Amino acid sequence: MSVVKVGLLGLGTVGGGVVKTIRAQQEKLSARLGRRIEIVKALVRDTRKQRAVQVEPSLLTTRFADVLESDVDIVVEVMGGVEPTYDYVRALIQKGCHVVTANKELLAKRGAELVELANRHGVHLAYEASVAGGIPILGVLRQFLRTNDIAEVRGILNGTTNFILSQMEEAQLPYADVLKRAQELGYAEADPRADVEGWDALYKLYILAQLVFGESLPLSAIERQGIADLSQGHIRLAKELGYRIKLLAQARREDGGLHLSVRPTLVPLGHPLARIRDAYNAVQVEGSLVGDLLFTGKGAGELPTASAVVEDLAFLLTQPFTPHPAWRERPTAVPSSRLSSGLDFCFLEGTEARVTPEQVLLFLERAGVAVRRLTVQYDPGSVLRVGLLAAGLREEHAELLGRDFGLQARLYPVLEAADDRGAVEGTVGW
Ligand SMILES: NC(=O)C1=CN([C@@H]2O[C@H](COP(=O)(O)OP(=O)(O)OC[C@H]3O[C@@H](n4cnc5c(N)ncnc54)[C@H](OP(=O)(O)O)[C@@H]3O)[C@@H](O)[C@H]2O)C=CC1
Ligand SMILES: N[C@@H](CC=O)C(=O)O
Repeated sequence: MSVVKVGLLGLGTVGGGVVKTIRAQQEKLSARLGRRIEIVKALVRDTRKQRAVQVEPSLLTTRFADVLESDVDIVVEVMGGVEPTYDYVRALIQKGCHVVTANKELLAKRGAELVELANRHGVHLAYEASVAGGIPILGVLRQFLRTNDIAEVRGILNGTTNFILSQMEEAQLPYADVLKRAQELGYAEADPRADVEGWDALYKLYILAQLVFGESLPLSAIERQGIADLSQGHIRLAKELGYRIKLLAQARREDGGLHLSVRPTLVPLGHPLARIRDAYNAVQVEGSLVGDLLFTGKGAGELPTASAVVEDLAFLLTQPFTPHPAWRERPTAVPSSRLSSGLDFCFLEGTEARVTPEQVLLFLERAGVAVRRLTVQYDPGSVLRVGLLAAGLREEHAELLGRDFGLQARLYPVLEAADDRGAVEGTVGW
């Protein structure tokens, strides 16, 4: 049986998973491809490092030239980052090598050039693992939703932050402890700020927009807010009002323009996205013909991600090359009123608050803000926390509330109104 020579750039969490998967599924893969997959080189930073997967020491190298010169048919790029990765991938494509990558940052920052280069050299550039880990969403969008018009795609695209938010709520664990656990489990990026500050979800949303709309916004035009400021207080108060906070990525085509955002968003407890727990991801698409679709599965971790990488690898070995549609960018966003319910959640917190609920309500009423619901947590002598849902809230209101009443204020969008009783309630104990 002939052999497909595969090179790896990176042998960390995902690279290790790819090696394990190819070994475990070799028979099945060979039967499907009529060829054996053989890993011939793996680029790493440190060849002496203890690894989760054992490989022949002679396979490991710290020199990219060893991979380039080893006559590989396909390279799996799972080292991450943009530099020097972009230069390596470029050189491989120019040599006629197919590339499978899980690197969303690379794609979001240099994808347009790589797609164009791969087209020019007639090689596959496959990246199923770059969005939503093990969920085969890109293949579905590319192959099975081409006739539908899609105006909006939204989802939970980062496993680390979803794991953090779930564990903070369910196990009442502090943010820092859960983040550490996400790193131990291999969910987090090498620099976890990419996860918690919303960058990782933003890169994935950019890629999704390219597939769904045939264009995206420049990264700098995508609204982004991370989860690092969220506390158990936020989570508890949102829940009392009937919501769960999720880091939600949303892309909408509206009036010929695009709007993309990644923000912690209040999702009604009964909404399917509110039920996506731990490192699971979800992508929701509304097709003009098929209606509402929800895809869910593990969005991070060794084997779910390796599954997407190896499926890509096997797929491209059985498919003739077809050019990839060019990636385009539209320079500016159109403001969208339809991405949220028009309600916002305002979270107020302070140790020395100089205010009563009536004063807050009066202030907001005078400012033309319609408060729909309000909840308060206050043990005398400790921190005062207020959560309110209102229509017409703006950042400036939050700032004034903070300044005038000694409360720190933050605003978050609300996806849809939850079982809203329209009443101001829960002012007990203040
Ligand atoms: N972890 C996950 O759940 C998912 C990750 N991804 C993406 O997959 C990619 C890999 O992630 P992951 O496996 O978690 O990352 P790891 O940090 O676990 O692994 C990175 C690997 O790349 C090697 N490497 C990094 N930089 C260099 C360099 N400059 N030269 C040579 N080797 C280098 C490292 O070598 P050494 O081992 O010697 O340090 C390591 O083996 C990233 O793009 C990530 O965003 C995508 C989906 C899910
Ligand atoms: N750090 C990422 C890994 C997968 O893309 C995440 O947590 O989702």
